[in-house]
Amino acid sequence: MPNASDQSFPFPILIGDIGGTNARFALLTDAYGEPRQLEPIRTGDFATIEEAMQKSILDKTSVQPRSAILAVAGPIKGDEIPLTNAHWVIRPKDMLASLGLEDVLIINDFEAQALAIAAPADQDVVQIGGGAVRPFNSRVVLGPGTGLGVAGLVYAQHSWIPVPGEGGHVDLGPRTERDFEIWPFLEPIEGRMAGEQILCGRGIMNLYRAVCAANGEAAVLADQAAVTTSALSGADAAAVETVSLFATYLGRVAGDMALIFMARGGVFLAGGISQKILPALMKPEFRAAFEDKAPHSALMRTIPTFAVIHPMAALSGLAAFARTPRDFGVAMEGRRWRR
Ligand SMILES: Nc1ncnc2c1ncn2[C@@H]1O[C@H](COP(=O)(O)OP(=O)(O)OP(=O)(O)O)[C@@H](O)[C@H]1O
Repeated sequence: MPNASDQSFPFPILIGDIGGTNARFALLTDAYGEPRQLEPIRTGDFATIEEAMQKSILDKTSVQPRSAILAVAGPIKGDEIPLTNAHWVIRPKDMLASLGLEDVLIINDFEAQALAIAAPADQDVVQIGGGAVRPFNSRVVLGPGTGLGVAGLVYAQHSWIPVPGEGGHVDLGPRTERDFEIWPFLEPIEGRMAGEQILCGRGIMNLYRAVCAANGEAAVLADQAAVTTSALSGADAAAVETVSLFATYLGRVAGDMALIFMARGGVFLAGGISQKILPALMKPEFRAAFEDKAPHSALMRTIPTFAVIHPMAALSGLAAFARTPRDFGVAMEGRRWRR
């Protein structure tokens, strides 16, 4: 059993959320202060993460971090961690050697999102529909963004334990008559429809093209931002239906995840897209699909659903963990490097 000093990180701590497109950092100087947010950087602008951290953080502050806790989108195995959607390879041993750090922990990006939903501030979430949080019950976070991330958060032995997985890749099948009209036109992955084929940025386009094809119309909108913008303004009927179906399918998968984790502590929608289509998620479709889980609809009505509107939710989760690691059951074996 590790002792308390093994679990904590020496301050100042640099926390970072390294996405496929953007990397966001903040500095935490002690356990009580607010994290000082740094200017976000684009991963494409720097050849390596060490160069990005040196030039855009360390050269611009007099605070020398002693630890770094970074959340990355990609599998964490061994001493070389490639990012899923970017060219950087994270080499924690190089970071220790070249950036003057003593302690580096790398976790999964959706683990960080799960840490953020342990105790979100009221102003950081918006409730969609009814239900109420049951304290210390399991929670789930789903994030439609570049992909569809999913993680659970389970309370046990006085700590919140994030449970990252590949929940975005569950099967998604047709249920309504309209679904059966649209499904033949959806692009599958190796012959099957996974959640992530629809419930992410490129998935919006997949769904939009299928809706247009089912209607026998040309797909005229160029990208997912055009589809969601035209849907929210009501300017394009196929876009309106696309976003309505997106909300329905997200509700179905969110409901499935709630059932798997018995998430009476709440289901949270993170990811860039949830914030961008919030008015559509507040309409009846998302919540109706979430609750439509016979024989458990009565149970589902009691489970609250929220959109996370904190612009840097993963960083807030990392900050909570960095302050008091012992409140969280984050496995560090094979993911922590120390000098
Ligand atoms: N207005 C919009 N409507 C719908 N989708 C959008 C919109 N703007 C961006 N997207 C899509 O959202 C996805 C990016 O989501 P998100 O901002 O959550 O990024 P991410 O997965 O966290 O990765 P990163 O942090 O690297 O950006 C992309 O597929 C992008 O095309």
